[in-house]
Amino acid sequence: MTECVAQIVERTLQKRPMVHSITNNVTVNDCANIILAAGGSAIMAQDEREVAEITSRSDALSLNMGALRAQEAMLLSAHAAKRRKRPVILDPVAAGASRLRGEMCARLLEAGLVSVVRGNASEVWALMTGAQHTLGVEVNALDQVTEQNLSESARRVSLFSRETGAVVLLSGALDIVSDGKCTAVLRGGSEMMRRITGAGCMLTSLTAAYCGANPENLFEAAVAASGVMKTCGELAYRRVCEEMEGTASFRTRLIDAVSMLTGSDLAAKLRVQIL
Ligand SMILES: Nc1ncnc2c1ncn2[C@@H]1O[C@H](COP(=O)(O)OP(=O)(O)OP(=O)(O)O)[C@@H](O)[C@H]1O
Ligand SMILES: Cc1ncsc1CCO
Ligand SMILES: [Mg+2]
Repeated sequence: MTECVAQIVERTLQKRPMVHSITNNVTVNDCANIILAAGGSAIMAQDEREVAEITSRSDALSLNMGALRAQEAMLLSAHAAKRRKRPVILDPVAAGASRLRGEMCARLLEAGLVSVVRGNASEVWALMTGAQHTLGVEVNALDQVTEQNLSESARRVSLFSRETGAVVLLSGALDIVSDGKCTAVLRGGSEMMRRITGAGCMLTSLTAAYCGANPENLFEAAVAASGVMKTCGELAYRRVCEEMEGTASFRTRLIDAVSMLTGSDLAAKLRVQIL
């Protein structure tokens, strides 16, 4: 797995995948920058008159529900991606916070338009049960994956993957990645990742870049994205501690770390457990 993940990172730097994102206006710039840091190219477009064309020329599509608008554009793009066999990555931001968000995610999932779901625990559990788990974009503490509930959480993530046919990347203090057959757990990262907005959106964008360059290996690409973000979170945290800096610098250092990381750096640092 470690060797494969290192190759995914290197292949992304070589192939420069184009990622089309229809995303929120809060973290859009960080999403574009992390895609570039990983070696990809970014294009954000959401007018219905151009999205299908743009998706058709892209290597991956990222759909983020953060400040949900442009639903027709999302559907047009998702269908265009499916026709071209391009991966579609869904970030179900605050899926349990409103009916509109939950229904839009369900519509994409039920139509088989989603290749990878990347969300926090409250978002993934909300998609699975339809229940309202969180009012905002942040995880509800009661939903979080811990060492104590890890095996039950992993079982649920695997079940959700089989139900939807999508790879699922549930992030938090522990990340779980499953394709329904194989399930991986990644530890590490930094608590500071929760003190900036957009670490999750950036992880979704990174997943899209790695999937775009490695469409045959979506599970491994999602593990790569999780591993890179955990590793770079640690590197960025070390930098801000050394320099006595705060959260705004951490956000910059996180993108810096992704831009400097090679496949072999990742292979040396990656901590992944296959369940
Ligand atoms: N307590 C923690 N310790 C270490 N890493 C964490 C912790 N919480 C989150 N992370 C990491 O932060 C990144 C974002 O995950 P998170 O689950 O917080 O996304 P999110 O809730 O969708 O965030 P947002 O919507 O603000 O962008 C992931 O790489 C995850 O591994
Ligand atoms: C704060 C916020 N609101 C909608 S999207 C977003 C960014 C984190 O998901
Ligand atoms: Mg989020």
